[in-house]
Amino acid sequence: MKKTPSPLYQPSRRKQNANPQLFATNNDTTRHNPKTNSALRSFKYAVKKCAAVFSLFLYGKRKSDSNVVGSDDRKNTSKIRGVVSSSTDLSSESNTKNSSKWKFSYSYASSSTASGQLGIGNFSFEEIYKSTAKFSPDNEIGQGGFGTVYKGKLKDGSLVAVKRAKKEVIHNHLFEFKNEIYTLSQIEHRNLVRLYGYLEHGDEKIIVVEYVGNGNLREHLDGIRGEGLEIGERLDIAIDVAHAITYLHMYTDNPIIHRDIKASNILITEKLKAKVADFGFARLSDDPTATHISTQVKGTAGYMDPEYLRTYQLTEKSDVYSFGVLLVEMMTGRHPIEPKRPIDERVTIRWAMKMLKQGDSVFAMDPRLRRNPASIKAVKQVLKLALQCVAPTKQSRPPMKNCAEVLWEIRKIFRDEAYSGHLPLPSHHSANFPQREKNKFGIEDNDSYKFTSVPNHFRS
Ligand SMILES: Nc1ncnc2c1ncn2[C@@H]1O[C@H](COP(=O)(O)OP(=O)(O)OP(=O)(O)O)[C@@H](O)[C@H]1O
Repeated sequence: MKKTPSPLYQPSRRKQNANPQLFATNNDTTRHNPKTNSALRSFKYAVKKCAAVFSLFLYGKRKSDSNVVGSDDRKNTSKIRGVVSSSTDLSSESNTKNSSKWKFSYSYASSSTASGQLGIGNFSFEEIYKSTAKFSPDNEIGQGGFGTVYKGKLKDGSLVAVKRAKKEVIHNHLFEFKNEIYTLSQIEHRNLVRLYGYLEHGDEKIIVVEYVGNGNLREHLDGIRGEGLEIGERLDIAIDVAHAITYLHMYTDNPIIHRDIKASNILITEKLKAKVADFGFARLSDDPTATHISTQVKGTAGYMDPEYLRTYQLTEKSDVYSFGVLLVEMMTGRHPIEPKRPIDERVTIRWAMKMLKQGDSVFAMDPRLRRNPASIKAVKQVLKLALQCVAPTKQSRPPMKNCAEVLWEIRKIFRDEAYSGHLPLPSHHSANFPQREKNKFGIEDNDSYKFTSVPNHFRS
């Protein structure tokens, strides 16, 4: 039996080193704060602003220093260049019971050489170059919007993922690149991909992150990875993702909106745990009382909140919308947009929600999933939750924390029912799992799971 984690994993709350201005432009961070601002908050905000200006000053100074070092000091040319490492640490009495003073500290990498770490990891270009066998195509594990991802093996044998920015796009994506680095460097959660280091070397901009070795969720849903995810495993993954997003929204002092929740950004471990990756589009809000951030529209087609597209106002509920799309994707197996389908099926959430409302949610169920009363019920309940997540307005969508709790309950009911029916819990790792046969649709099945009424449109 799988171990049951607590309903909401609550990682230790990290101190904030927030300095989003370092990576923000003036015109895309107009914040609105309808709530009352106490003098205390204004003061705190002002101190933060000063810290940001101070850090920008130091950053600029440091950059010019590193350029000089990079060109003059031959000894250091093999080292990492271009530091993006500055932070503020601000806490107040309102946050800590016993503290009676504002605590403010500023720190940045103190190396006088041209090294460029964020305080996490300490990689040289040579080390990374060697770890990927000179960026060998054999070690390539993925291609993203602004670069290639390689698998690297460090000297001590540990594995890392190396994200190497494409030279031709780095100029356009520099903001996202640094934003991703900055955001990742602050957060720590078992369902979020960890940042190990960042380096610049000449034109090269490289981030080194935790290697997650079992592909991404979309590959699993497409059946090109693993042995196919059963409903219990999909629920586990959905809960992991919900915990990760809840953490971003709630467990940091400044909410972080991911902005690009999608199946290819959910990486899967060997034990089928999910880790949310790719914070390139994430935007930090440095004012926890702000209700939204006005910003440029970014994200991936099919997952994007229509209200955000209309108003350009980004809130945590935009992630909730994308999460709803992801839930539908996980239950149906379909991509959010399937252009080759009949017209009424092209937008998967619309089609799935229509099926749900008609009482036909079983027909929307991924044909790869085994049918039994418990799994059919779980799919229906997840689709109901998804329906709330993709509500047209943000007020009607549940907070991420609630989504995690609802999913937790759905999983509990599923497990109870699966057991009470004496059905073995589906697990690809269980040695005791009964032999499955392929049914006439090429889907592995077992008598006890057999679904007799397969709709016509699954027969093709
Ligand atoms: N930390 C990692 N460990 C293992 N594989 C990874 C890791 N990060 C990314 N990958 C693989 O590389 C692929 C590309 O990742 P990347 O984040 O660069 O782009 P993307 O999110 O797929 O696309 P885009 O950046 O355009 O939104 C991922 O889909 C995944 O399969």
